Amino acid sequence: MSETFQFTLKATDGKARLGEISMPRGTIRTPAFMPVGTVGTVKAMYLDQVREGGADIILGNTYHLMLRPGAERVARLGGLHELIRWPEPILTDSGGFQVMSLSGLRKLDEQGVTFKSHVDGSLHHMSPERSIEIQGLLDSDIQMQLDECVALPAEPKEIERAMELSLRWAERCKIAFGNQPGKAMFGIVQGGDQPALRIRSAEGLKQLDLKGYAVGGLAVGEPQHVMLDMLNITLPVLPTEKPRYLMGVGTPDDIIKSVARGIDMFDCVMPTRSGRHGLAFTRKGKVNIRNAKHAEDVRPLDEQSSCPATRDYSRAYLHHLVRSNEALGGMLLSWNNLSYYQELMQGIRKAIAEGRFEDFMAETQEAWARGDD
Ligand SMILES: CNc1nc2c(CC[C@H]3O[C@H](OC)[C@H](OC)[C@@H](OC)[C@@H]3OC)c3nc(N)[nH]c(=O)c3cc2[nH]1
Repeated sequence: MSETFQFTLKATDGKARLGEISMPRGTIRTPAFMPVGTVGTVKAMYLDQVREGGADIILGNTYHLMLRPGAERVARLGGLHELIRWPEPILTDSGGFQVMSLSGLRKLDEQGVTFKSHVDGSLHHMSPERSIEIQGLLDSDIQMQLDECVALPAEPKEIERAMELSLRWAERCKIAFGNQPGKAMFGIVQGGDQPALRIRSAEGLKQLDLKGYAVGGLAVGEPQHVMLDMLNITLPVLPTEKPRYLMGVGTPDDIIKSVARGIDMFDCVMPTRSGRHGLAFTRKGKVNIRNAKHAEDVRPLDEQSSCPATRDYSRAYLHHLVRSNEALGGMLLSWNNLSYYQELMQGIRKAIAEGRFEDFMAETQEAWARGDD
């Protein structure tokens, strides 16, 4: 742990990086997968399981929490860590993305966004300053700038407008965040699928000398090769001594290919949301436990796993639970999936440390391709 936010690059293997972020509330081993804790809970999981499964940090969602229970109320209750009993680091998104995707967006202008709550229809205005204030009230350790993320495909002019606005908002967020040594405010690179705009966004954010940089505006409907191309363009512009966070990504295949290009941090609802819908991630690829072929299969998902959900329950039982829409089905598969994602991150970190990341990547992708027997 460290009294200030410290990123240490421990090893590299090609463009893949092994690192550590030390903060007052704990140390984050990178490359890191950050489980999504939307409204103060990693859905269907106890946070002890999330920690034991290998997570060093979880996410909180500014948009949801500001609407319910309310940022000032969370502050009165001692902050998010106290409320949810997670003393380690928490990263919160700024809310911009959720406003665009979840709420009745009423207005977006230089000042910020005005929207109607999807909870009770009440009207809210969120400026860059208010987003940072809310994240402060939540006592968030890593705070994201307010930005405008454009879904792809989009007109280059529209992508440019949103990217320039986000750059101006980044500066306002940096001023609003001020000097908080034990915390960090990350900028978010925008620019869609336009190389020149990506470079301009990354260069502009680099001038602000922030503690970390997210790559946003991806995993919003574009094919994987477009996402990877944008990483190839963006990452060389960003400072190597600062962490890079690819927002909303992704599948195990997305993650391993993005680590190969220099990403340090990931978040995605994939392991938890798909777990609740009966999809299991394993060393041998995906298993759709709803499929009738599992109805009398007494094998567990993976007898070699250290995760009880993966090792101790038959596919037949998991199949029954999911088909019966029993809560335990989603709980066990979420547990399995988060454990597999953390096992993958642990394998990635070990491979980079030993200088054999390329081999690890090939072996892992081959095992996924061979599939589950
Ligand atoms: C899926 N592709 C995806 N997700 C992007 C998120 C949201 C991440 C957000 O995605 C869920 O919110 C909806 C999660 O809650 C369910 C949030 O966790 C708390 C998570 O916050 C980091 C982006 N957020 C911002 N601020 N800017 C982005 O450009 C951006 C791009 C994304 N692509």
